[in-house]
This record gives sequence, C-alpha cells and structure tokens, in this order.
Amino acid sequence: MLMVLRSVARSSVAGVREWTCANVLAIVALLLFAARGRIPDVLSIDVANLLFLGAPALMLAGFERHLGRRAPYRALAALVTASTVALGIFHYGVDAMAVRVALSSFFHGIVCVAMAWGLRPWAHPDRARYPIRFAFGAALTLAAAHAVRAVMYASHHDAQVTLFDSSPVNLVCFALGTLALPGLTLGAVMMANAGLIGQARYAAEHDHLTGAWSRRAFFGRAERAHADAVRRGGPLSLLIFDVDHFKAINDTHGHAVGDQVLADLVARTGTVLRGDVCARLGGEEFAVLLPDTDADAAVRLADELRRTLERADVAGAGAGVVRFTVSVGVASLDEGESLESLLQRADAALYAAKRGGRNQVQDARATEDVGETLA
Ligand SMILES: Nc1nc2c(ncn2[C@@H]2O[C@H](COP(=O)(O)OP(=O)(O)OP(=O)(O)O)[C@@H](O)[C@H]2O)c(=O)[nH]1
Repeated sequence: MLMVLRSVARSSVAGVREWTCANVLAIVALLLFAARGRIPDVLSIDVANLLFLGAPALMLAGFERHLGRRAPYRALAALVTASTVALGIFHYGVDAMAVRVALSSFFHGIVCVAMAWGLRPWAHPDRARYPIRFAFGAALTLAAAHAVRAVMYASHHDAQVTLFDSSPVNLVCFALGTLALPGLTLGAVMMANAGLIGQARYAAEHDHLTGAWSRRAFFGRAERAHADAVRRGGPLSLLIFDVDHFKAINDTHGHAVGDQVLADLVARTGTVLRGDVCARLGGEEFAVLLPDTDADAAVRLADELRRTLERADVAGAGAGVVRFTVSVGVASLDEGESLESLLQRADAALYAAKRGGRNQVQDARATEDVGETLA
C-alpha cells in the first residue's frame, strides 16, 4: 500500500501524508505484534497497540483533510491516549488479552464510524462517486467487523485467547485486520486520483486567468449544442464579445489591472447569463452559447450584459477605478446552418459593432440585411 501511495505522494493532494504515516504505523505495529515473545512485552504489546490505534486515527485525519476540513488531531490524540492507558491497565493491572482485543476493536470501531460519517457520499455530491463510495463502504464494513469482534471478545473475556489462534472467528478477525488498512488506503488513493484527474480536466477546460471555459472546451460544447439544436429543431444563439480599446486599458493602468478587468468581466457575465457557457476565445474576446434561446431573446440578453459591464468599476492603479465597455455580435442558428457559419456570422456582427462605434450590440440579421441591400 505504501507503494500505491507513492503514486500520489508527490502531488499536492491533501491527506496523502497522513495516509502514508498511517500505513507506516500499521506495518511497524504488525511487525512488533509478530515478534511477541522474542522482544520485550512493552514493545510487542504496549507500543504495538499504541501504533495500531494511531493508524486508523491518522487515516481518519487524512480523509478529513482530503475533504477540505480540519483534522480533529486533539480529539484523536485524546482517544488514542485514553485507549492506550486502558489497554495498559489490562496488561499491567489485570493481564487479560481478550479484554485488550475487545477494547482495541471498540476503539477501531469508533474511529471507523467517524470516518464513514465524514465520507458519507450524499454529503459530497460534487466528488467522483465510486471512490468515495468505496472508501465509505470500507470504513462501514470495518466498523461493523470491529463491533462484532469487540462484542465477541468482551463476552469471552475470561477465555484464554491469543491473536494467532486458528479458531474461525480469530481467522476472520485476523483477515479483516490485515485487509482493513489496505481497503481504506485503496479508497484513499482512488479519491486522490479522482481529485487529480478532476484538477487536470478543470485546467484543460478552463482559462486559468478568468475561470471562463477554454477555447477547446467551448468548441466541444458548441458542437454538442449545435447537434442537439439540429436534432430537436430548437433555437441556438451565440454571443461573441470583445472589450473595447483594451490595449489602452493595459497601456494606461498596466497589465495586472488589464488582467483584473478580464477576470471581473467573466464574473459579471456569470451573474447575467447564469448557467450559460462563457468561454474565452483568446485575448480579450469571449463567447457565450445560448441553447434554447431565439434571436430576439439573445439580443435582449446581450444588451443586458453590455449594460451591466458598462456600469462595472474595477479597481485601477492607485485609488482610481477602471471603466470598460464591450461590443457584442449576436447570431442565431438558421435552418440547416453549420456551426462554423454561425460562428462566422456572430464574428462578423461583432466587427460591425466595432465599426459602428463600439459599446453596442449588433444582431447578425441586421448586418446581413445591410450587406444584402448594399449588394
Ligand atoms: N492584461 C492582458 N492583456 C491582454 C491579454 N491578452 C491579450 N491582451 C491584450 O489585449 C490587447 C488587445 O488589443 P487590440 O487587439 O488592439 O484591441 P483593443 O485595444 O481592445 O481594440 P478594439 O478591440 O478594436 O476595441 C493587446 O494589447 C493585448 O496585449 C491578457 O491576458 N491580459
């Protein structure tokens, strides 16, 4: 499992350090348990128990950190300490191995229940489903197995038992104990990998400066929206807009303020066109796809966007503010029209808006009518 964890060790995934330490503790603990009789009891019993209790506690801490929460280190340390003291009492006070096993299982059960509760899939709808379900299932199974084991050993506390008895119960418990951490670790690594894949996909699909969809993602979505509109015969509109005199903003206020204007523009666009895909086509040019929106509604939305951006204040250099405007081209899909042609018409409308004096919306239908009249 340590080798499996190495695959994500160099990533910045939260929790990997705790999961790795948990596995190291468990391995050392199992080696100490196995050396019973050949090394002092304090090592093979007390230290081994302490490490063995620390392992699930660290697994839980790792999951909590991975899920973006603070790990409850103090509560876990208190629980591990209290359990170690209790185990010590049943070693040095009354030497009762069955009680020690029951106590240890009780502790593991509590930690596994807390782990399962933190991992409950319905509380994390935005995460990849299978990894979190797997980890949740592993934690629950372990909690149940430890509960059964705790009850069985507690009810036979006066029997002479050893961890390596070949009774069926002992064998099942031993198998579960051996599979416990690997099962949880596998779930953890799956979650870490799903997170890394999600991050990579986000980076590929989004512009890092503004958070808008990337050009590549936009064209993928545009193709799907176009195919959908053609199949259903529904409307599809497209806005392409560009910041006016953006070079002057950069020259006057600096590139950093120019960047801030672009990020601000995308954030404000999101408030006007909720749920619709805003993409950065390049430089200071953006596009928004409007499925199920006809030409008139698209022009109204475009003008609402233009007016919203016109009113926006962005902090400029010093105490000054920067105002900016956009020019917008709007086109709606004609019957049988290709996506390429729709894009070209929206682009032509944008340049008509620029030529017309900027800070305005141009409807492709109007620019085409003018073109036809002139021809
Ligand atoms: N700050 C910043 N500037 C950028 C970025 N990408 C492109 N630019 C700048 O955007 C400017 C675009 O200038 P132009 O193409 O001349 O357009 P404009 O000044 O907006 O003029 P019109 O579009 O005709 O209104 C250039 O100066 C680019 O350097 C970016 O990510 N950040």
